[in-house]
Amino acid sequence: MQIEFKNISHSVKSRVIFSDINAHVNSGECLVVSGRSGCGKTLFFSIASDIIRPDGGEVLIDGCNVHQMNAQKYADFRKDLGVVFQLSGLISNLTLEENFLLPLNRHCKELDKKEKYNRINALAEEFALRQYLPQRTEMLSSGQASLAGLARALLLKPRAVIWDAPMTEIDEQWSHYVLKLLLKLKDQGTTLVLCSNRKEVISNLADEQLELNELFCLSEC
Ligand SMILES: Nc1ncnc2c1ncn2[C@@H]1O[C@H](COP(=O)(O)OP(=O)(O)OP(=O)(O)O)[C@@H](O)[C@H]1O
Repeated sequence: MQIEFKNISHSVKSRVIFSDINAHVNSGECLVVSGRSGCGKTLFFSIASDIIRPDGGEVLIDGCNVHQMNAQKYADFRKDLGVVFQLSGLISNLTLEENFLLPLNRHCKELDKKEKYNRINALAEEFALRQYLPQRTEMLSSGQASLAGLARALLLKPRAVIWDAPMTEIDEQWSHYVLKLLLKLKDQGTTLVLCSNRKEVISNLADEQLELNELFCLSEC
């Protein structure tokens, strides 16, 4: 999936956070969005994953403006996009299994029950979460919740993964594993957009980098 951010501008409560931002990332490449705390990385993540719409500019997916897609194309885009939130975004009063079933039931109606559970069990196994499947996700540690957030995004075999603050809550061993996994996903043609200042993320994964610091300073100073 090719993702292009064209002349993105956005303000929060009359304060300009972004003005005329341009960036793009191709299939199998990684865009790392970095910058000081409060400069707008999460806001950029929200725009990239179409959780909020920018005041100005366009997000183009394979050349097509997200906001001009017809219903079917938009549904395909949502299915192709794995979104991983900084604080996991799991629904705490559902079990982990129920959390994993939600995107599968919504986007993969063609899969039968057995195939859905095969995917769930394989990813739960991969991230050492299998024993937690029947438990409510409030039982997970923050590191486990982060891994579960990643697993949930990967369930749909997305063509692109957008992750806000990857590895923040994950221990060193798992970070190493996840880094290798992200490299493998890139090799398989998955597009990555990672909002992160972490050196190991930038040095190992970034093909394109967007530094938001200066823009923040321009609007603030
Ligand atoms: N809903 C909101 N209401 C008011 N201000 C907001 C809102 N969302 C974001 N902001 C402001 O927009 C700016 C960018 O916030 P954002 O969370 O994107 O920063 P960040 O770079 O992700 O920070 P961090 O690295 O600390 O997570 C901040 O100054 C924040 O106060």
